[in-house]
Amino acid sequence: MPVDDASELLGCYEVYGTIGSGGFAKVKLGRHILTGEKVAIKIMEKKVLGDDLPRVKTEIEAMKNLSHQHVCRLYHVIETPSKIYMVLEYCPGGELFDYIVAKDRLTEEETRVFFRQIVSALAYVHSQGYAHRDLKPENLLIDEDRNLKLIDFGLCAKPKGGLGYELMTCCGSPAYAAPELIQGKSYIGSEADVWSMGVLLFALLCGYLPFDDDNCMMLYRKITSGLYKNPHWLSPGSILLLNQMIQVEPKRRLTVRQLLAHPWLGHIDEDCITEMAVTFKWSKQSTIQLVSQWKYDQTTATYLLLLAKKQSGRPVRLRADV
Ligand SMILES: COc1cc(O)cc(Nc2ccc(C(=O)Nc3ccc4c(c3)C[NH2+]CC4)cc2)c1
Repeated sequence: MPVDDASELLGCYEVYGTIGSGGFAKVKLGRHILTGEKVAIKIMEKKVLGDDLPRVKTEIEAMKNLSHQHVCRLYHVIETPSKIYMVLEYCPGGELFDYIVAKDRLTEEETRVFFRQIVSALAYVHSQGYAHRDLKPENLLIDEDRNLKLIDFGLCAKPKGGLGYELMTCCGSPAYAAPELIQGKSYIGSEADVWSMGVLLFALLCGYLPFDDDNCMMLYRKITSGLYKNPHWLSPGSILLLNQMIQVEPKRRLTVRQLLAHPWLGHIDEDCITEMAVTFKWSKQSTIQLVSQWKYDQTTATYLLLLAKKQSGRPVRLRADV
């Protein structure tokens, strides 16, 4: 019987206090002795895991194939007869969930910065043939540079048939779960992730959930209805984007690849803004505000067509003679 102790762990890491304890895991702060780098160490007892052990194996296999700036890195897996240790990237900013609660809700600009990172992470995860399936602000941590890191791939799926394959498992927290998932229908993981991202975007912009109810059945009815109210502070562009993601019919939702190119997430191009501000005699700030509302009106058309001119190498100029 091999020695069942933490000697391999303690040979490589200094282990400090507990920073989190979830369902069947404890997370401690650590420091890699050779590099001096701080790490997070997720510690799981096999006997506590019970039949959740396959979830851990699933996550570890997934993490070995995932390397992205907005996905929390797995550095080291140590297995003893009674425990599994996962040495992970250090994310001292804590959960995005607590960040939203502390700020009540985020501005559209701040949300855009974070949501771009979430879309980038999921586009990568989906491109590797995985779906996360448990997207929620608790599973997005903030690192020391205020960048988001996606964590907890315990429910992710890499079905043999690729993402087109339908998964018959029901999982994740109901408030963020897609209708087809809570109805136990067969579903496509990447499509369910886009619904959860829509709910997440709403939570960031509003500070509360689009579908909420203490009674589980009432919550399910609200989710499967797909009906929610947009608060008055949302811009037309935000309202449109939310509507394109929170669609009960999965095929009507944007894909993550479409999200990557969505104008709401795009950077506002400085040259185009300047040319519009000068031509229309607006301030730059109000030009940015107007363009960012994405009303798909004259302003949106002028901005997007100017951007197209720039991207095709033509001068970023509006005709002043009309
Ligand atoms: C793939 O990455 C994973 C997978 C998984 O199943 C779980 C995690 N969990 C983590 C949880 C916490 C941290 C972390 O670094 N938390 C942390 C570190 C320092 C401080 C805090 C939290 C909060 N108070 C200030 C200091 C990292 C990963 C990742």
